[in-house]
Amino acid sequence: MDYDILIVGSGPAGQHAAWQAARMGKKAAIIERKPGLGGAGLQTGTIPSKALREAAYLASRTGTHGMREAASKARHGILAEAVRRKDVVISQQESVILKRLLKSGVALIPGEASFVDAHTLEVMDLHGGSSRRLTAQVIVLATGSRPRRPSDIPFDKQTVLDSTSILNLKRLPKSLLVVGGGVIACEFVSIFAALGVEVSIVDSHEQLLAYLSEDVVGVLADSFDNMGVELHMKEKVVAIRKEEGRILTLLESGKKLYSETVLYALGREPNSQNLNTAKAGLALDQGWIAVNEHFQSSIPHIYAVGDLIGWPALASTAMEQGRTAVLHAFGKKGQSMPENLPMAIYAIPEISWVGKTEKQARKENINYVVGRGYYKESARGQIIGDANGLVKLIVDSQSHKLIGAHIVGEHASELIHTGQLLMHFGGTVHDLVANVFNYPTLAECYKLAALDCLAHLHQQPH
Ligand SMILES: Cc1cc2nc3c(=O)[nH]c(=O)nc-3n(C[C@H](O)[C@H](O)[C@H](O)COP(=O)(O)OP(=O)(O)OC[C@H]3O[C@@H](n4cnc5c(N)ncnc54)[C@H](O)[C@@H]3O)c2cc1C
Ligand SMILES: NC(=O)c1ccc[n+]([C@@H]2O[C@H](COP(=O)([O-])OP(=O)(O)OC[C@H]3O[C@@H](n4cnc5c(N)ncnc54)[C@H](O)[C@@H]3O)[C@@H](O)[C@H]2O)c1
Repeated sequence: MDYDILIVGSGPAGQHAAWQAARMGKKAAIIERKPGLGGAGLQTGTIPSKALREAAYLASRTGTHGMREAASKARHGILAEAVRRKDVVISQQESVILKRLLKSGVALIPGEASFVDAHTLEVMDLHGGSSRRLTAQVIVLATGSRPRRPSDIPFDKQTVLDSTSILNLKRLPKSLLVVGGGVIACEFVSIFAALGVEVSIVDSHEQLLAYLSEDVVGVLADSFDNMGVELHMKEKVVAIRKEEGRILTLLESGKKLYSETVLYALGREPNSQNLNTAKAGLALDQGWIAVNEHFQSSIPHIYAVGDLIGWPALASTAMEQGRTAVLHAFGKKGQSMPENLPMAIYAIPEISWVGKTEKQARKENINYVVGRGYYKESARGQIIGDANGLVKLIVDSQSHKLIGAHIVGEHASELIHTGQLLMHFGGTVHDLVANVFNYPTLAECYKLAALDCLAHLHQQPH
């Protein structure tokens, strides 16, 4: 065999699989078809969108009405600066990843991989046209996903956009209509509304981010309202057409919406079409690869990780899946993914959560109480001027253990890890009350929420 392990794809899943294999002393290589390393995680998804969000957020904090009142020249300048900063972050992060992989001894092989048989990959050089065959004891598929682009939507990278092409806009449009009320939609609505673009959303659900609770999403909806975002809820898009320099979005209800640009953000599709999985005896499930809890496919030495296996389809979980798969492949059998995965939506404001929602707790017949700690009650919340932030805890009434934490407000994505670790170690609401938090901090809201939980627990019949 040429390698102990061949990994297809250099996104977060592939990188962390390769790094783990190298740390175990294995001869490892990553095959990547794109010129840049890092996949959607670094090049077209997570990092560029977060870098743009940061720039837009900072810009929106200047003046009472943020960027909406700024002259259009200033706003275009801010987009140019935001895009420049995003590109700098990508190249810096790419060099960190490259150094880490090369220092660990991971080989980087350019080209597109496809199966010849269950242990052999053909690697096609997409520029030169030449190819070579490589064999390995273990193969990890980490080829990720791409935006879902139905054929009847006239995508053109300039006016009808997906989450990749919107990152490369050269000038700010006057208006943007976002189709979808999911994560990508809420993040880009935040970015463009903060930059002063007239933004509207169409979503088929009654509420944005329909799986989250109303009180948490309500804070986001208020922020969107303040930024002038127009919501078209419980509406379905039936057609998108280009019409004389503008885009017409036609809704099932008969409404016609016109905008300069449209972002279509209705989910993603797996990158499996060129892998030739049938040659390895591997069946696809609508393009996705089914795996067991160790990330093994139906062929035991072929693993699949990251977006290619579907939910939760996050860079954060992809990294750990890559690591866990490699540990299993080389004999460390006790590894599994943690039960409670933190989630974060980098909207303005951020939303982050871990564990159960109230809806899930009710479905599982768990008796629970809810406690809330508001940012405005903490000195730090006042100092940073976030009056709407909220830490919401869900606590099991019998065991007093934390079963869910939901945060909306500044730094929610960082703050959530306190709740996550408490849940991991089976901690109770009393652990939060009995601990000292730095002062002034937003983390104190955990203690405020925990005290609120205690008050509700005391009110419950024994
Ligand atoms: C706009 C946006 C924002 C996001 N924000 C976040 C966030 O804030 N936090 C978060 O955790 N997640 C976020 N995500 C999700 C995250 O980007 C993905 O979950 C993550 O990148 C998946 O990692 P992966 O390694 O599975 O695949 P990818 O990152 O997609 O990488 C796959 C790689 O495989 C390569 N490849 C594919 N086929 C082949 C082949 N046959 N041969 C060789 N190479 C191949 C591709 O070129 C690509 O480089 C976001 C996604 C998007 C689109
Ligand atoms: N902060 C983050 O972690 C982050 C940010 C952006 C993207 N992502 C990842 O990217 C993925 C894709 O994001 P997204 O916003 O496109 O997906 P999403 O699943 O969050 O939202 C998509 C929305 O479109 C609807 N939808 C999906 N497929 C549809 C279809 N065929 N027809 C009609 N409606 C449909 C869904 O009901 C949902 O409301 C996410 O699942 C997530 O894993 C993560």
